Amino acid sequence: MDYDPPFLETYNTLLQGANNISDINDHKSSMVQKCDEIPLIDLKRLKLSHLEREECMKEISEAARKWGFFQVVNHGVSQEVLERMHFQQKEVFRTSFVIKSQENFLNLPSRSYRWGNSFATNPKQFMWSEALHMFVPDLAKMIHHHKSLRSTIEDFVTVVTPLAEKLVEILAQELNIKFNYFQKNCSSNTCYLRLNRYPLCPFPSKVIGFLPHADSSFLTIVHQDHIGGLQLMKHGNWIPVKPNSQALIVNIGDLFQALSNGVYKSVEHRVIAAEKVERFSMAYFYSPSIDAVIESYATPPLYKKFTFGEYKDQIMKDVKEGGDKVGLSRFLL
Ligand SMILES: C=C1C[C@]23C[C@@]1(O)CC[C@H]2[C@@]12CC[C@H](O)[C@@](C)(C(=O)O1)[C@H]2[C@@H]3C(=O)O
Ligand SMILES: O=C(O)CCC(=O)C(=O)O
Ligand SMILES: [Fe+2]
Repeated sequence: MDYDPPFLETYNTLLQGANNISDINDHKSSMVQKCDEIPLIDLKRLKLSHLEREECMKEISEAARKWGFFQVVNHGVSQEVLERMHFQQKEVFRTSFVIKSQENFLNLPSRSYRWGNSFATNPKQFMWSEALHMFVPDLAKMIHHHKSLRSTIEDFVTVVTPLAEKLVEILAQELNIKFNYFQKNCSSNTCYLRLNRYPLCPFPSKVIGFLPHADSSFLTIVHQDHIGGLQLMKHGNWIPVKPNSQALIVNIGDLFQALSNGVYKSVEHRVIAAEKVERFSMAYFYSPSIDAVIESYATPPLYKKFTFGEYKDQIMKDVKEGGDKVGLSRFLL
């Protein structure tokens, strides 16, 4: 069978004798714990009585401290927009690999389309997935005949940005961080959107869909389809995030962990590959401009002060050298 993208050809030598490669769950922090579930928070209470609003805000802040991950319903992003996004995403990934991997695919900057992990230094770092990683301002460059993809993404960005802002405002308020820090440094034009596709994988126990990682954002908002496969690390166990088509998944990113001096947790997560079903997800990364300074709100700080540009450069350097992101630990004091 031919795979699109051509993972097998590329990973071939390293995958030869897949039986000799250890399973993705063969290391100590590998138990999959099915009973624990991330909090599900109903945001409609933000518009109800003062008491209900306060209760909802507390739940958000507690989930960010304890889990770094939660799901929200009544979030204001309509099912119609989410369904259109999934439809458009399926369409764009259906484009032939030869076209997708062209430098100027969709007229986006080179390397916006990514597949697998071209920097993998060992089979554990392979990724059985492809992605379109877009910087929101670049959408304006998307060519005319992709008008429906572009306008759908724009519609999504228009509604998901205020949601991200609302959540960040609540999280900031709970720690007495001034919200105008975010107003000064972030807008939809400093954010990223990532569309992910996880094609059928012939050896799902040997390769990962998406490597364990933490996000390099303040906050990420994800919508996954009905398949499942996203897992987060908690107390040494992988906890699956149950698909819920009505819900959006929210997770704290590295930048909020640094800003909150470790109070809010940027938690490692991964996506396992599946043999019989393909899977789609989308992630909106609420991130600041490149020159924004990230500095702990409390003393003594756990991390050195850095700009988002410095953070991204360090990640790229680590990925190029070792096949994977090191992340916030690089900035520990
Ligand atoms: C192969 C990789 C892509 C990625 C860095 C990594 O080594 C594993 C994590 C990936 C991720 C996920 C969150 C963000 O989108 C991202 C920019 C990040 O910092 O880590 C991406 C990286 C990327 O796409 O370059
Ligand atoms: O596919 C998913 O559910 C999550 C993807 C993800 O973690 C990411 O794009 O950063
Ligand atoms: Fe992620």
